[in-house]
Amino acid sequence: MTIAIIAHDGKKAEMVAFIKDHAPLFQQKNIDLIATGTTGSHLERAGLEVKRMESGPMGGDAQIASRLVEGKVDMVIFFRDPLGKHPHEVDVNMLMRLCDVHNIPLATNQAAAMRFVKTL
Ligand SMILES: O=C(CO)COP(=O)(O)O
Repeated sequence: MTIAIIAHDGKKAEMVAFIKDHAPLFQQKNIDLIATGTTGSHLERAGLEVKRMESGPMGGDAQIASRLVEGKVDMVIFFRDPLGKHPHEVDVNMLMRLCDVHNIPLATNQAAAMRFVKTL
């Protein structure tokens, strides 16, 4: 299965800690990770293999959305920063909408992500 990992800047530290805590699950052979650009760099530094898209503001969320529409993404973990302002909010909303359109599980905070990883 393919899991998309995304984190807004204000949540990247939280995301890295979360990923490190659950690294053995994310490193399983049957799991491929994709991520927006900067999030992906953080994941690589944490020792994970990940396919990196463009940075979010440059279209990375849109790339992930496109793959999702093609049936190539099975789960999205998106640590959103609800207190931040994002120039590409329209892309973020599109991605979340398409998760609903295509019935793809989407975790937008750590508590939800914790439950998701229990299914891996
Ligand atoms: O902005 C993002 C999600 O909307 C995340 O993008 P980066 O991982 O490139 O910072």
